Amino acid sequence: MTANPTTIIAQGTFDILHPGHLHYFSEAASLGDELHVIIARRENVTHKEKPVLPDRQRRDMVAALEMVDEAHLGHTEDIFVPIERIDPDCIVLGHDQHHDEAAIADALAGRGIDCEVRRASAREPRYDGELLSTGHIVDRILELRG
Ligand SMILES: Cc1cc2nc3c(=O)[nH]c(=O)nc-3n(C[C@H](O)[C@H](O)[C@H](O)COP(=O)(O)O)c2cc1C
Ligand SMILES: Nc1ncnc2c1ncn2[C@@H]1O[C@H](COP(=O)(O)OP(=O)(O)OP(=O)(O)O)[C@@H](O)[C@H]1O
Repeated sequence: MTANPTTIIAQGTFDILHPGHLHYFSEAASLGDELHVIIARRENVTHKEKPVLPDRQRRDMVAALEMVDEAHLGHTEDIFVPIERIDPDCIVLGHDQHHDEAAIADALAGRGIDCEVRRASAREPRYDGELLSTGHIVDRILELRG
């Protein structure tokens, strides 16, 4: 066991899991010893279509992945509450997440949380038809079954 394990945080909606999510988790996990994932609350997903699956189901699927040590439902009002509790060494933002790294770093510093903020890489499709976005999977379902 590591004496001072480093804790990494990844976060997002994770509505219908796909290999892009697995890439993000693997990369985040490789940056430390323990990977904690925060699952966005449905009510806070306002920048795109609401998730199809309930909060707990999205949390339980992420928690079952081998590279994930713990999956937490996000806070409903203050995104920094789970961060304060987990006390991470590094927060890894997804390659396309709208959050501003510097603004998050400032907010963390303002709350006295000593934590690095990094940006993950993107995973591109490896074969024709591979779907690496929940939105694209939903579109495909509607096209085939709608
Ligand atoms: C550091 C950090 C912590 C977050 N914590 C929460 C949280 O506690 N509750 C929540 O509903 N959303 C939280 N979010 C927001 C979502 O996880 C996510 O970033 C946002 O909904 C965008 O989701 P998407 O990347 O899946 O599109 C957090 C975001 C960041 C960057
Ligand atoms: N192809 C991908 N490569 C790397 N990371 C990804 C990829 N797709 C999603 N992620 C990351 O996974 C996290 C959660 O993403 P999210 O749940 O919004 O999935 P999504 O498939 O991008 O959804 P949507 O298509 O609805 O926008 C984010 O940090 C996002 O950057």
